[in-house]
Amino acid sequence: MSTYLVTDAAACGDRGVLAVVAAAVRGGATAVQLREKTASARDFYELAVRAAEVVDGRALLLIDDRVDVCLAARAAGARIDGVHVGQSDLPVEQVRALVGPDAVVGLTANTRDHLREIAALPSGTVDYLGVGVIRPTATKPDHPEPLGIDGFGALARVTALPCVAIGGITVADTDALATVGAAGLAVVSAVCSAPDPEAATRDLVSAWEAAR
Ligand SMILES: Cc1ncc(COP(=O)(O)OP(=O)(O)O)c(N)n1
Ligand SMILES: Cc1nc(C(=O)O)sc1CCOP(=O)(O)O
Ligand SMILES: [Mg+2]
Repeated sequence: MSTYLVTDAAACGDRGVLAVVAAAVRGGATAVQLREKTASARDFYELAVRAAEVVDGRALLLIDDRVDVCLAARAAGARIDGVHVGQSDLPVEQVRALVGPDAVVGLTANTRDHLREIAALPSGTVDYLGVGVIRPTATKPDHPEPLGIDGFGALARVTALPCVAIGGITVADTDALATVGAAGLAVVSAVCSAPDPEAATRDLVSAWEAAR
């Protein structure tokens, strides 16, 4: 989870999502989440199958929101490691029941109430939390109130689950987020909008390794 790419087709531009995923994995990304908010089920499924070929087990490969896409791609033999869901997506206990005990399940949490609810779930329901936004970001126009680095740290301290920071993060945030307990950094623009996504990922990986 330490260097976690979340894709955005618009930010990837003409290069396409798969080229950016390939570059990020070459650069050392440890996790990739395919996030497609407007794709049809069929297009998302086909992207997932092709991304699994590109990633080829070198990073975790997760699907945002769409448990059906995750299950369908897995049923076709694609190596999809799991799903990331938010507070308005399917209930995470049902998600766990659908994907099975071996899949990775991530959940968004950004308030103490979320953490209280998560603490009450059966053990093994959730593998990690996505916690943000750290600062405002145009990538997610409906983002919640920014937490800042200290707000992130305050939440990360009161849960036993690994917390991945997300939202407006750049490589310059690595030290501070590692210091307050981040298990990793999730980025969209810092990699998808970079002129060289492989180099941008490598910079994040190096900064993380230096910080921890
Ligand atoms: C790693 C990570 N953290 C948080 C999110 C946000 O998920 P969600 O709240 O479901 O919002 P959308 O991404 O679906 O708009 C995430 N995708 N990944
Ligand atoms: C997909 C997503 N989820 C967020 C959350 O806080 O839950 S912020 C976000 C987008 C992050 O994009 P960027 O790295 O370009 O700021
Ligand atoms: Mg979601």
